[in-house]
Amino acid sequence: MAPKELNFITGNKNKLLEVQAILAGVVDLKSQALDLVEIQGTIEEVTLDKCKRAADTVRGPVLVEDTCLAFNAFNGLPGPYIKWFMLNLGVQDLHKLLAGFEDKSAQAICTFAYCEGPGHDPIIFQGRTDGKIVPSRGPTVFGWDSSFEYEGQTYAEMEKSEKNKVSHRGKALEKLQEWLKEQV
Ligand SMILES: O=c1nc[nH]c2c1ncn2[C@H]1C[C@H](O)[C@@H](COP(=O)(O)OP(=O)(O)OP(=O)(O)O)O1
Ligand SMILES: [Mg+2]
Repeated sequence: MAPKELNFITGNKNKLLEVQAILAGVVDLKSQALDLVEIQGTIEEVTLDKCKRAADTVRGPVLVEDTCLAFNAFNGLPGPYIKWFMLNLGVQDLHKLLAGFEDKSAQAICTFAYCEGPGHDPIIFQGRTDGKIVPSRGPTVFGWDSSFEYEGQTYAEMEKSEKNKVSHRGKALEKLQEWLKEQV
């Protein structure tokens, strides 16, 4: 059975705005702001654990998402730890991490997990977008948007709707929507 509504658990306003825009008219979206503990591990381990914690906390069905920024020169790091780099380094200096490397390529990775409630196994929907890390260009409203260039434009320089069409989050939510259609 397709869930009638999704309860997206996130502490990040900007994520919520994008998810609301992408899923508008597709499914009813509720949201609760919780700052969940995030473990160390692979992208999937971090997201599955986050989903289980969220389901235990709200005692019901939940959707969560974890976003990674993976530098190819770093074999995928910072990956799920990008949040801590953003908090302590900031977007203006992010590109300097790659100063000693020719390869500036990176992947933005968005991993959603949906779980029916405590004790249920979460399902994962992942989207990836290839880009490159550049000195910040455009509004610095959302995380590392101004430092991630996709086909000549940083995410921050794009219209919101344009970003959502090509973004890691947009692609992951396409998979979620396909799954919802199959759950009749
Ligand atoms: O599309 C994006 N464009 C630019 N920056 C982004 C994007 N999506 C997440 N971000 C930032 C937020 C945080 O610094 C890190 C991910 O960490 P992440 O744990 O997934 O997010 P969070 O803790 O802010 O919210 P949540 O409560 O859903 O875990 O990358
Ligand atoms: Mg987080």
